[in-house]
Order: sequence, then C-alpha cells, then structure tokens
Amino acid sequence: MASRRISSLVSRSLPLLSRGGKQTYVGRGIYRYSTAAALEDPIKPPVTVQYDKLLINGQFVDAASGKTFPTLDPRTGEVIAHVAEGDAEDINRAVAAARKAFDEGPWPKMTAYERQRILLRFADLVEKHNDEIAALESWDSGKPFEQSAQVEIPMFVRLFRYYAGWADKIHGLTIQADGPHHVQTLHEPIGVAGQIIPWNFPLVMFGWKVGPALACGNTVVLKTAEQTPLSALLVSKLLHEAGLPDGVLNIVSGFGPTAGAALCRHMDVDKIAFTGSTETGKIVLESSAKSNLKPVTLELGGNHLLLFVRMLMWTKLLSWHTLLYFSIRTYVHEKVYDEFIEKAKARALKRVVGDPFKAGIEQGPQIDAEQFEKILKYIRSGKESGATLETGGDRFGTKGYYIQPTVFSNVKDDMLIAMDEIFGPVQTVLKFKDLGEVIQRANNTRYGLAAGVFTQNLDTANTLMRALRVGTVWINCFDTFDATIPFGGYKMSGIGREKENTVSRITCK
Ligand SMILES: NC(=O)c1ccc[n+]([C@@H]2O[C@H](COP(=O)([O-])OP(=O)(O)OC[C@H]3O[C@@H](n4cnc5c(N)ncnc54)[C@H](O)[C@@H]3O)[C@@H](O)[C@H]2O)c1
Repeated sequence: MASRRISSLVSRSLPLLSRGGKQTYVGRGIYRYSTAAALEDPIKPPVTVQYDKLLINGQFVDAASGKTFPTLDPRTGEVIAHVAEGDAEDINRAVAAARKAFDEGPWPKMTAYERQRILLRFADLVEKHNDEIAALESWDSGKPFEQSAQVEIPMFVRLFRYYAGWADKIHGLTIQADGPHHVQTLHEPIGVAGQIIPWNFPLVMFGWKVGPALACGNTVVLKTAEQTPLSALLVSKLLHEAGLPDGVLNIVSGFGPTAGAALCRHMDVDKIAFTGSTETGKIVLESSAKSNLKPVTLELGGNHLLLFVRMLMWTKLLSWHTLLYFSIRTYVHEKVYDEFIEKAKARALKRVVGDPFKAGIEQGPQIDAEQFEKILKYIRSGKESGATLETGGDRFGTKGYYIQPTVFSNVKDDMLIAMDEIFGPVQTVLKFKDLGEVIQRANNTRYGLAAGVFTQNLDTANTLMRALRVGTVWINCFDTFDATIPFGGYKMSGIGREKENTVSRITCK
C-alpha cells in the first residue's frame, strides 16, 4: 500500500467551492456548499448514531451509575448524542469480562489462523461500511470527511489486515545454551490490555492499539476519548459481526480522571497502552507504579519539526501539505527565509476552511471549546512575546470552533509558541544559519516525536537523519504513515513504540 498522510487530503483535484449558498450532494457523503452558508447552517451528516452505550462482555449496556454525557458537534457545539458515562464500577465490570475471556475464553486458545480470519473479516466489513464510519468519525471529531473516508478509514482497514497477517507469524527462537538443555523462547499474550486513546485520530489510534493486542491473543478494555466516543462503538459492533467472542474487546466511554484512572490503577490489568498528552502520561505511569507495576507504553505529545534548506524544495514541501499541518516548528535557512515566509503566508491564506462535509475542505473546526481557547491563548502569547503574526491569528467565522490558518515569523527558540505543542493550525517559523547550529537547537527540546527535512543535499539528509533525536525522520516528505512503519517518541514524547521497537527514517522516492 502506498504511504498515507494523515493530515493531508487526497482530493486536491476537487474543484473549489462555488459561492452560491446552495447545498448539492455530490456522493460519498460530500456536499458542495458555499463557505458562509456552511458555517451558519451545518450540513446534515449522512449517518445516524446507533450505539451510545458501553460495550461490556459483548453487550451494549448502560453505565452502572446510569449517567450519560453529551458528545458535541465541533462545528456548532451542539449535542450529537448522549453517551453512557463509564466510571470505576464499569471499568471493574469490563476488566472482569476481559479477564474471564482471557483466562477461560476461546480467544487466546484459538489457533492463530482463526484469530487472523476474524480480523480479516472485520477489515472487509469496515471497508464495506467505509463511508458510514467516516461520516460518524468526521461528525464527532470535526475532521474533513474526505480525510476520514479516503485516508483514515482505509488506513484503519490496512492496519487490521497487517496485524491479522502477524497473528500466525509470531515465532520464538531456539537457543544453544551450555549443558544438556533444549532452550526455546516463546511470545505469549500478556493478558488483559488496558488501552487509552485521544480524540485526534479516534479510529487510527483504535487500530494501533486494538489491532496488535487482538492479533497476539490478548483481551482488551479500551477507554476512548470523551470528545470522540462514537466511531469505536460502531466498529466494535462490526468486529463482533466478524466473529469476535464476547468479552475479548470491551469499550468504556467516559472521562480520564474517573474511567481512565480506574483502568490504570486496576490490579487485574496486565498492561497499559496510552496515547495522549505528556502530562497525563506521567499520571498513567505513576498509577502503574502505585498499583501492580503493570508495564506501560506511552505515545505522548511533541511538536513536529521541519527543517527547510533550499527554495528549490518548495514545490516538494507543498506537495506534502506540510504547511497545513498542526504545530510545526519550522527552521528555515537564512538565505531563503524571507521568500519562505511570503510563500507560507500566501498558502495559509488559500487554505480552505469550513464544514468538514463540504467538498475540498482542507481544515475543519477544532475539537472543542477547550482546545479552541487553548490555541487562541497560544496565538495571543505569540503576539505578546514579539513574534510577527504574518496571517491568521483569530477565530474563523462566528460559530463552532474554527480557527484561521496562522503563520508566525521571527519566532525565537525560547518563546512558548516554539517550545509547546500547539494542537492547532499554527505554524511557527524560525531562522537558522548552519547545520550544526540547527541540530543543536532542534534537539534542545523536551520532546522528540518526529521531524521532516527538505533538502537536495545527500550529506545534509544523512547527517540530520542520524543527528535528530526524534522517533521518526521524514526526508523530503512529511507525515507519511503506514501500517508497517514504527512510530513513537524520544524523551517526553513517550516510552516504547507502536508496531516495532525501533526508530524510523523514511526517505521519499
Ligand atoms: N505520540 C503519539 O503517537 C500521539 C498520537 C496522538 C496524540 N498524541 C497526543 O495526545 C494529546 C492530545 O490528546 P488530549 O489532549 O486529549 O490528551 P489527554 O492526555 O488529555 O487525553 C488522552 C486520553 O487520556 C485520558 N485521560 C485523561 N486524564 C487521565 C487520567 N488521569 N488517567 C487516565 N487517563 C486519562 C483522556 O480521557 C483521553 O482518553 C496531544 O498531546 C498529542 O500529541 C500523541
């Protein structure tokens, strides 16, 4: 499969919007609609919410407390659905089901081939329901429908096929030990896996966590993000349709300090896999230490780096939609800095912001009021600390959580907008003189998630590939993800890796 770019759209050839103000259905869940009208009057998503309860032991059930919480439409802040709100009592029920399914149930005892076939059937079912799932994902998260339907759901399907392929290929070793011994190593399922995921890629994160755990014969209790609980419930129904036994996958929607914390400190959970912020990651690790010392993998925050050396690479950079990406700390060589800023500004001004269900939309709303306010606060901090606001810097429209694509120049390394992860459409541009200097500055951060390098010089590429202390380096490409490529960070960007325990260095052909 060709690599996929999570943040980019594949529909660059779609025509831009007409200004007519009328809504026209153009198929695959997409409408053509005028910008102003779409923001005032959101497009009705072509899907209904069917599953809003917790999934415990193969059944959709109410929370023990009977409580629910609203999940909101980021376009308007209005309620999409009221979802069962799990807490410690529901985590206990879900862990008990997962424990029983692991200790007594058929899942870890099944042949690997049987597990593989269930995962492959599931992938086929998701493919069949692609647009329905994508619509729910976009409605709940605000991401463009085209991105969900054409990039993320196909990536999810690919992930499950990839992990299904591993199910019967997990081999041990024989070891030549001294003495009259026959020694073999075995890979065994760990048991009940507790998994916690964030709102930015609800289904891709589901795939990264649930896929490998099930392929290896583990059972799972998944705590979805409170902002985006819906799509996981829909696909879990399909997973059971594909033949997953009851109790193998349990899903508890709810909040971090209640449901999430209860999962992390549970004495009968054998491992925690967490994706989210660095601050919460620390709490998760502490909970493990204070309970049963379960192993923990952490995929945490980090602001992506981008190093740009020659203007000749501009078209290449644009082709990867790099300037549309969130929270990029961009180091640009001083010789091309001014020209870069002009072009980055022009591109940001052309970026198409609007209703995620409209054709050609590049950027939808932010997830919720909290993130929206946080991003605006960072923008204010950028202005106050003396960076130059080149474009954007405010909300977009008057409704929902839309933010203008924003570019800051004259950014210094010690400004908050350069140091922190801004989870929004804000690019910060810094100037550098030579390679040694930029390596030192780029590495002088508490994060180490991923970096993109745009250069024509092989020596520069090779040097940076090794010198940057980040989990992933893309050379002349950006943000390419694939079922086979490991991902994870250095330093406070995490512990452990998704997929394989290595760093990845990806060069664009
Ligand atoms: N490294 C990666 O691969 C990767 C991928 C996606 C997102 N992220 C990070 O995720 C963050 C965005 O998500 P967020 O702001 O919602 O993060 P967050 O840490 O607030 O929430 C993430 C998840 O943790 C849960 N949670 C919150 N408090 C908890 C607690 N005390 N105990 C247990 N669980 C708790 C939340 O309910 C949610 O499900 C960003 O920092 C981003 O960089 C990292």
